Amino acid sequence: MSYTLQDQALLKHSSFIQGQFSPAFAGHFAVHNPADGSLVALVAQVDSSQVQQAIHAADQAFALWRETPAAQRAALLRRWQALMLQHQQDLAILLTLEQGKSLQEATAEIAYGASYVSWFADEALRMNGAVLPALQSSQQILVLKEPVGVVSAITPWNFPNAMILRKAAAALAAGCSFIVKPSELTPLSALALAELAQRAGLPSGVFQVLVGTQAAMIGQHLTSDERIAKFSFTGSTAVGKLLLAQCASTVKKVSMELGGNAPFIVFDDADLDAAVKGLMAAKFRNSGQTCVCVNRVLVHSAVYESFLAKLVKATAALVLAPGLDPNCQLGPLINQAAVDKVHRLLDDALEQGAELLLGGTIDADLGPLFFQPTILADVTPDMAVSQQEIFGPVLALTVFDTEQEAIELANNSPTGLAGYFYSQSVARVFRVAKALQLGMVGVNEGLISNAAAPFGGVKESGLGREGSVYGLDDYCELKYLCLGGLS
Ligand SMILES: NC(=O)c1ccc[n+]([C@@H]2O[C@H](COP(=O)([O-])OP(=O)(O)OC[C@H]3O[C@@H](n4cnc5c(N)ncnc54)[C@H](O)[C@@H]3O)[C@@H](O)[C@H]2O)c1
Ligand SMILES: O=C[C@H](O)CS(=O)(=O)O
Repeated sequence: MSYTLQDQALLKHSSFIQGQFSPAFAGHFAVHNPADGSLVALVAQVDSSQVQQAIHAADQAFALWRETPAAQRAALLRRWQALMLQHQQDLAILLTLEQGKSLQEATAEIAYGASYVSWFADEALRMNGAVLPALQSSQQILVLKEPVGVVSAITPWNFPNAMILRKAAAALAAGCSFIVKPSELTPLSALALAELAQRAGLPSGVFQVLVGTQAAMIGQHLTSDERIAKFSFTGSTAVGKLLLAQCASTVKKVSMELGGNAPFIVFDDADLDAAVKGLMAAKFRNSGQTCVCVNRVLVHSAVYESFLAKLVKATAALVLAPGLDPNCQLGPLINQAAVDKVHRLLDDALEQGAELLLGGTIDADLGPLFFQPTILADVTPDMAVSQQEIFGPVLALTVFDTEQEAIELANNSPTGLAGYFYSQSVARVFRVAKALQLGMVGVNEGLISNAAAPFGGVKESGLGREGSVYGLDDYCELKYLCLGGLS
């Protein structure tokens, strides 16, 4: 499938530093299309001196950006958002080319990312402090809400637009300057956002993008430089723990959006058609490569056979195709390592007694990264497929008999990001929702991510929340003023 960008200037090939796209002399790295392995772009590697230049520029920019009136910050954010929607098709094509998801999902991601910019443009106008009653008549308490400072961020490949904007929008709205290192697998979406930021008139140094394969080198700067006040990470729990430790030396404020292991519980009083519809959405979005994708499907024994029949029929109907194919519902996985991981998890489960009901390997006619939609039955909690994030189009089914058993199975994970359950009993809805150790719970709903909701997890799924009325606070500090001598 071919493509043509309407605005070729959105395809950038080097880091965006201090208002300029700056190729260093540190070589290049390749961006490949997961659908066919073809070369999409060669991108200049950022070097250490450029990272330092970006941090200096962000530090300088913060001093001015923090004093920019909130209404002006909001207006610039809205101009940026408008350009994203004006160029939505080109941004979606670039995203599909480097990440592989269907053009329909990529187009939706552009709108999703832009919705955070719109949301936080509004929140900028409500960055309110407080006047509080003092305990002494001679005093008055004032609380100022101030931007935390220079923010650095590192983001993943699975949502190369929205995971950046979910952070940058809040940071810029609060008056912070922002430096991001996107995944080396998907730099083009971030660089296109930088181009549009420049066109929107965001001042030099307020939004910067560092691209390169030397993630550890870049990350060391972004987690340990004392000019950076806050570090915000989205990615795997393993890398998150490493970077969290690196932030300790300068006691940075941190946000961590990490891995998940989402349970999906079908109770005996569930609407089975709704449950199948919700599971298809919560499992197969981005070919299963989202942090909130269902990892463990727990089905009550009384409804298992009828639910399974509906689920097999719906799963078998999914169209596996390259992302630019208009019929695509499932695209390729990001790379061979992702395919190998899914194979390892399947092999382990089958060796331990699981039953393969559908799929189970790649569609060689399409290419080595096209993993078939797969259903495993008779999965147990001690199989690796129950314990690790699958990050692929595999449904792992386990049967349960009681509500308490379902809750214990669902909570049997060191992570706690998202989970889902279907029941038509109000009493059960509140019992189970309160018992689940998760940051986000879909109740009779499979699609729960939006800018109005506080996105984040508990346990080893992270720290802090992104989006919603709570999201700005992660980029602010409270300053307490005590006014004395007033009596
Ligand atoms: N909770 C959320 O909101 C959320 C959202 C999307 C993805 N994720 C998680 O992200 C993971 C998939 O994304 P991924 O494969 O890109 O994750 P990853 O942790 O491998 O990489 C994430 C980012 O960290 C960088 N990185 C890796 N090692 C580093 C190091 N030593 N120093 C500095 N940076 C380093 C990578 O270059 C990339 O930019 C999954 O676990 C998924 O659950 C979570
Ligand atoms: O991969 C995790 C992202 O947060 C996906 S989404 O926010 O649910 O779209």
